[in-house]
Amino acid sequence: MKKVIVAGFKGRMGNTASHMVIDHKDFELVGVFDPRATEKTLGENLEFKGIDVPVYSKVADIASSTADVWIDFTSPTSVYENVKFAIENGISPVVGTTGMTDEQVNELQKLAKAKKIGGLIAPNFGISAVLLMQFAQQAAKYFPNVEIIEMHHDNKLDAPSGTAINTAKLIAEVRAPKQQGNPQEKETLAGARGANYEGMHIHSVRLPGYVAHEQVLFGSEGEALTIRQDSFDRSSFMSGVAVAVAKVQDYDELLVGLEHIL
Ligand SMILES: NC(=O)C1=CN([C@@H]2O[C@H](COP(=O)(O)OP(=O)(O)OC[C@H]3O[C@@H](n4cnc5c(N)ncnc54)[C@H](OP(=O)(O)O)[C@@H]3O)[C@@H](O)[C@H]2O)C=CC1
Ligand SMILES: O=C(O)C1=N[C@H](C(=O)O)C[C@H](O)C1
Repeated sequence: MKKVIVAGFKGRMGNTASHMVIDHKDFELVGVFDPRATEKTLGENLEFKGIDVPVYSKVADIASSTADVWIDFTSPTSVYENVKFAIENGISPVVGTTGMTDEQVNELQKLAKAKKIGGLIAPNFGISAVLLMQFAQQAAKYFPNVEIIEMHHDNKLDAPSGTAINTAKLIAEVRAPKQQGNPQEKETLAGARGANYEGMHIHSVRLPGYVAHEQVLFGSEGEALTIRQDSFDRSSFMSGVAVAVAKVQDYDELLVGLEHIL
């Protein structure tokens, strides 16, 4: 049995992940954490009736022996400290939270290596998104002109999405930096061309009703290719999270990308 703690359990993803852990035959939910929690046990919430695991509202109250795995779906401003805490306390992090800087990820990787703790940061736990990123990387070898459009619900804090940034990074591995569009182009309204990652433009859409969606558009002489993925429901991320929880302790480093453990 993997003993699991869920950070951010009051949020959209943390709630879904808590249910997944409770329902999984090989996992045991041993605690949940969220700074705005006021209850003592999870079972005080009607939807978790009978699940009397402790609720933590301060990270310092979580003992190092509590859990094997720390699932983190929190916020861009808290994820670094949370994951650092988990690694320092011998708990393997499975991190879905986006918005960390490259420097923060590097530091956590160093720490995990020093402590020989296995962990995973996955910008996206959905298989459709993992495949989209791989297909896009493959296509970019032949179509170096590319723009990314990511579309999310309007409560999302970070832009561009972690998936869009990761897509751009994977494409940049196979594509020389390239300025796209007319060299003389001028934005008459600031931001019209979106963010710019090594010449690739990334556009972020935020709309109610959306969950998580991404399109990668390739254009060439007389032809175009569009790759698209849609996550219509947060349950779509859960099989990826479950694989990560099951396997993460087999490693002794902090990996980035679900594809590394599939
Ligand atoms: N990798 C993937 O496949 C996916 C990743 N995500 C990412 O997961 C993250 C969470 O998304 P979502 O669930 O929609 O966001 P929510 O805002 O719904 O949930 C985040 C929760 O974390 C809480 N929180 C804030 N600070 C801390 C902290 N220090 N410790 C523990 N909990 C904390 C928030 O509380 P409060 O509201 O009071 O701040 C909130 O309850 C985002 O970064 C999102 O991009 C989302 C979907 C899939
Ligand atoms: O905030 C979200 O919802 C999502 N965040 C992740 C991201 O930033 O890429 C993954 C997915 O797109 C959903």
